[in-house]
Amino acid sequence: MEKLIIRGGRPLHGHVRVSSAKNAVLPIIVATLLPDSPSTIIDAPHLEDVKTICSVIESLGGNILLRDNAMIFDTTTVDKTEASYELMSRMRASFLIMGPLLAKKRHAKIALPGGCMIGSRPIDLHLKAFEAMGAKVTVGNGYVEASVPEGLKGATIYLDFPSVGATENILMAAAVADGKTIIENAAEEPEIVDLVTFLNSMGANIKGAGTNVIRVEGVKHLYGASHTVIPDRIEAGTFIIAAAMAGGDVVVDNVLSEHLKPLLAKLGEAGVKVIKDIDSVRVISDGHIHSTDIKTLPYPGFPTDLQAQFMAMMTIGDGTSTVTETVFENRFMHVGELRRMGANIEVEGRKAIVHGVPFLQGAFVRATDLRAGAALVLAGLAAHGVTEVGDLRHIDRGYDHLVEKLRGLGADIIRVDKD
Ligand SMILES: CC(=O)N[C@H]1[C@@H](OP(=O)(O)OP(=O)(O)OC[C@H]2O[C@@H](n3ccc(=O)[nH]c3=O)[C@H](O)[C@@H]2O)O[C@H](CO)[C@@H](O)[C@@H]1O
Ligand SMILES: C=C(OP(=O)(O)O)C(=O)O
Repeated sequence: MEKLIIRGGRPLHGHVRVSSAKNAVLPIIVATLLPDSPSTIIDAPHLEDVKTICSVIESLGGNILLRDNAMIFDTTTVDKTEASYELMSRMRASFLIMGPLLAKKRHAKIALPGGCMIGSRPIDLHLKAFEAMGAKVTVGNGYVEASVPEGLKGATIYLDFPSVGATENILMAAAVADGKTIIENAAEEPEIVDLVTFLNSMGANIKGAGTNVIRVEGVKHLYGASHTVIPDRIEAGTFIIAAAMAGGDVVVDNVLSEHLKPLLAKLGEAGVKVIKDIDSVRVISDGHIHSTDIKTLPYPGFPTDLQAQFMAMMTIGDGTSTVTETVFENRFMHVGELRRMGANIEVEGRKAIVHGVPFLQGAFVRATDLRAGAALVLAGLAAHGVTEVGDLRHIDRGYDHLVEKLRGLGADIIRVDKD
């Protein structure tokens, strides 16, 4: 078991480059199941989640070739339509293969992804949509099995909640379904837009991505294309908050600041100086933070994937702030760990009330999920003394070379074998 050892209290300086977005590259890799010829993804991030989704593609019979900074996906050899619990339990995004498999193979049998720390995360919206498109869906013995012998038909689908995953699954199914699909109350996240850019570059006919109504005119075939994935707005936000909390002068490169409007607005309220450039954001901070409230919402609201990191920053605010989580029902696992570092946080249902303390103290803490782990690293960078963060598998899912990038900014952080 490995851990991070962080000696806090060092301001951060210099440049850090953000990698391609985890939450965009995962559906895009899944979408390579759709075309009739190989596709190439340039500069995919080095993440455990990327390895997992590649294992899923290979388990279905696909081939992946690595050449310099390109990954070439040849899925013309895919001959299986079943995905095991072993693969599904590692990462929920694997469930996105259902749409492409139904569209291309007219059958899919996939282990239920299972609950996870941040909420129950059902898949009812995905399944209702496939049923509306003509699939027969059964759930039993821990598996979802769906088949559509006549092929998927376009449909009008209203999502009860603008689910990112359901929107992506439906888009991939609808791209090659027979007829027109309209997704109402669709998710508007930048990762949806990037997926649609890739699908359209392969020959799909999709309009409205980035709004809450997306129209898909099904086509018979898609052809492989090459794609460079958008920068990771959550990784960018994590570095921006790191600089704000630890203090210093940091330029975060490869950032699309229009994807980070809510965070940048809130940093302004928190008294942090943020200077936007074409594809970078500079953060100048003396480490003093004004307490300010946030409420997570689907895009373009404040992202739930930055809630834990923002809460870590509020623990050293100069007053009281409230952090309201509306997207997931159990995304406060980091509270207990932050308290171990001296944070003063009360939880009332979906609201955390954070009373700022003058400083955090280093402690041994565990990453309970991906962003909770990131929040603890940030807390450690700003804390007095030594912080040790365990359960790194969560952090490895979604941060590409985190330790090296933070060391490049002058942080005192190392990764060691626990023994
Ligand atoms: C790989 C990936 O892109 N993950 C992101 C994606 O997750 P994911 O796609 O799983 O998130 P969703 O947008 O689907 O989930 C949002 C809410 O909708 C609920 N829901 C979802 C589907 C469904 O069928 N029924 C249902 O009730 C969920 O339980 C949750 O409470 O969007 C989340 C919300 O921005 C982010 O936190 C995740 O980082
Ligand atoms: C919750 C996240 O990812 P996933 O949906 O893959 O669990 C995340 O990226 O913060």
